[in-house]
Amino acid sequence: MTATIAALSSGAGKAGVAVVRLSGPAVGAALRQIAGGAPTPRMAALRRLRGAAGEEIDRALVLFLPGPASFTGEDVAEFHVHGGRAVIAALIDTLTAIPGIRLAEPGEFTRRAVENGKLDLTAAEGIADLVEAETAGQRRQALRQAGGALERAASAWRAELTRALALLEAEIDFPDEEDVPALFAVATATATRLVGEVEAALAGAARGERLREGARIVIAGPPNAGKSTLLNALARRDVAIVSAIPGTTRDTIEVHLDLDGYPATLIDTAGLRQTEDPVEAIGVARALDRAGSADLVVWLSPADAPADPPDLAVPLLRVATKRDRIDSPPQRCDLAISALTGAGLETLTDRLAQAARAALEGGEAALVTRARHRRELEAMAVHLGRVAAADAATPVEFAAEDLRLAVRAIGRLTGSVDIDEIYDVIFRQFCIGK
Ligand SMILES: Nc1nc2c(ncn2[C@@H]2O[C@H](COP(=O)(O)OP(=O)(O)OP(=O)(O)O)[C@@H](O)[C@H]2O)c(=O)[nH]1
Ligand SMILES: [K+]
Ligand SMILES: [Mg+2]
Repeated sequence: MTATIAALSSGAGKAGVAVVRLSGPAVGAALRQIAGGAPTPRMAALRRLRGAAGEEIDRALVLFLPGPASFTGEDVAEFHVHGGRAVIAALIDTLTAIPGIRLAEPGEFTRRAVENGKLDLTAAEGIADLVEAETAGQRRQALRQAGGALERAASAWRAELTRALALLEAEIDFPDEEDVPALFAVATATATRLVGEVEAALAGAARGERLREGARIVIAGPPNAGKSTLLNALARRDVAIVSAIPGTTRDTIEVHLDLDGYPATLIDTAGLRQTEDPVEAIGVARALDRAGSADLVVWLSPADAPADPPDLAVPLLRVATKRDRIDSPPQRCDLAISALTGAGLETLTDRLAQAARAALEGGEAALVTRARHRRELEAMAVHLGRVAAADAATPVEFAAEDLRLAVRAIGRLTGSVDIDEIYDVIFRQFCIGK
């Protein structure tokens, strides 16, 4: 029999209210044992919860959501208890002592929802992203995904491909030489159109994936330029060590920023110079590596000792810092700041927000938000491309096989091809209680 699973679904730690969720066939029995019976479905009821020895655990709001009209598709109960550690521990211990009830694994509630057809895999990923979302843009993107944006596109593609495939299979089973060209024309026309749609979805993939992860902005420059001082000023806390000794920073140091609703990772790096110190040399190599894959490099050099950046194939903003040290206007820069006095920092923040927007705009509307989606759609495009290019010399069986493989790629995307490995990889990234 399916196990009934229990977990704390709200955040860990003390809170006013904590929500413990229970899903599976033993929900009714559990409600009888600890809450004096199941409340009216979908109505909140105030109940005394009792432990195994009959002692009171807490007074709680209890919800009974009978399947299949529940999040998981199974019978579900929710206990809204006072959010103290001892209350939560007592309730979870009592629940898991009931036969057939165990602790949920990470992501197991959502996994059951997918397995019971309540959500497809891409919508489940949207829910995970919604929990992780740190900025308004990420929240909107996750909500679209959780609402089934990619799921709807995928199921429309699947329906069309299945129709084209059925025509070709009829031709294989009941060959009639005269029909072949007409059926082939339908299949190639469908494939051609869908390749276009899939490629349009893939075109937005970079932005979609980037919005989930945030724009990468790297601060680079000569040693002692004031890079770490700037990172601390923008982060508004002491993240990196600052000192008058050149070569202070070795490892890259990252902070997350919300730039006008666009998420960004700001990365401080080791000062660029030739060095005999092997550890510092590793830091310099890392700095160049990060700078090379950034959405924007802030090239920082002191106003009183301007330095030129190395050749980089990424957008660059030249910033002169330590503006407080010179009287004349700084040379060879796009803007000047002083991390010490705060002068120019607002303008710099605006420029960073512009860069993040340029890198991420459109990511909200992107259908593809993960490398996993991109891989499956790329596979689909390859197979459809072959069908689109088929001609009279192409055996019908070959075209049919490519259509079948394209449908399979959609199945892996949406989770309708039941592949445990895929499920394991995806749901392990969820938190417990989700
Ligand atoms: N006058 C002035 N001094 C600054 C300013 N920004 C940083 N400094 C000083 O410059 C020195 C070096 O600052 P850091 O932030 O450690 O420089 P860095 O570029 O991170 O140095 P490395 O990590 O060693 O490459 C420190 O003594 C800072 O106090 C500024 O805007 N004005
Ligand atoms: K330094
Ligand atoms: Mg530093």
